[in-house]
Amino acid sequence: MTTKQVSHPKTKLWMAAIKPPMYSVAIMPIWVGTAVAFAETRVFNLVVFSSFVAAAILILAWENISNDVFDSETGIDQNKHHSLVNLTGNKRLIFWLGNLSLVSGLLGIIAIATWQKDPTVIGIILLCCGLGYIYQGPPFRLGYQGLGEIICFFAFGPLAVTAAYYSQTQAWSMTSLAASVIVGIPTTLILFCSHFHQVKDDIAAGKRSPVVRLGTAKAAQLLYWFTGSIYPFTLLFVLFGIFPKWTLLSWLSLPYAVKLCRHVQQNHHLPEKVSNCKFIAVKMHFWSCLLFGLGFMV
Ligand SMILES: C/C(=C\COP(=O)(O)OP(=O)(O)O)CCC[C@H](C)CCC[C@H](C)CCCC(C)C
Ligand SMILES: O=C(O)C1=CC(=O)c2ccccc2C1=O
Repeated sequence: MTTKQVSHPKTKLWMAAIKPPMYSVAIMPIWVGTAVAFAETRVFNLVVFSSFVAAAILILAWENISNDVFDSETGIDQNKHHSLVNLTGNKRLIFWLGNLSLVSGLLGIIAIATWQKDPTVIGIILLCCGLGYIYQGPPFRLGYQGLGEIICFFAFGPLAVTAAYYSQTQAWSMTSLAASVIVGIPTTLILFCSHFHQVKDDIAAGKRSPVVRLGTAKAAQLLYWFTGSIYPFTLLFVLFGIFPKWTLLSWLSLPYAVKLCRHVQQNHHLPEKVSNCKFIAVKMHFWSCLLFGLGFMV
């Protein structure tokens, strides 16, 4: 009984530190870029797709692991019990674990470029990693200036989707670029949502996230507009004949979008209650991107 009571919170903390659901965020741009490539060229290379997905997960793991390392240096994670550094008490180990993850991920990307005899994909992904570093690493820490959401949009949207498209086709596509907007927006909303419950700690550490800058009430309103934008954008691209009509399947994720906006509207000022909103955003992102990609495949 006692063992259970003691071990349960520890397991929970580790799960919160590892954040398994978050990794769908790495998979979806690869899925959508590959789906657009299939729709346009009927090419689908399963080995390239699987290698890219594995590499993207490892690169995102590096981003998250090193986030805990860099944040331990600014003091912003003092109250974050599920920080990997706080959990292990070994910053060096976590730092090298992150680097190992990055190198393994990049090896996957190098393998794809070698099969293609073309370094373009490496270039695009190195750019993503560079953006990931300047978001949180010294001396840049652009996330602390409130620029994380812009970085996030370009890394997970245009860059990652284009890289996935290119990995299948060795070509560029305007449709893939348009599709990347539909992936980039919900990914960015996850990051935006992750800041609602952290306002106090962020202000104390000098981090001016968009939610700190706007205040939680205005940020909750902005969330409505951005969440709501994905669906009419998709419709517009379908009407212009850029996306196939089946991409409207992504509208089935609307209940999550409504749940997210309502939850944040009601609880934006209550850190304990609003803290789970990023996971509602992850669900909305997962279903909207999965169905959106499927719309290109059918
Ligand atoms: C680590 C990230 C967010 C956590 O930020 P924060 O410090 O506010 O959170 P905590 O409160 O939990 O400490 C994600 C940040 C994403 C970043 C803006 C861009 C990352 C770029 C990636 C390396 C791109 C990978 C793309 C992949 C599909 C190949
Ligand atoms: O821990 C987080 O808050 C996030 C982790 C993460 O990997 C990610 C990726 C893309 C957008 C947002 C986020 C997070 O918010």
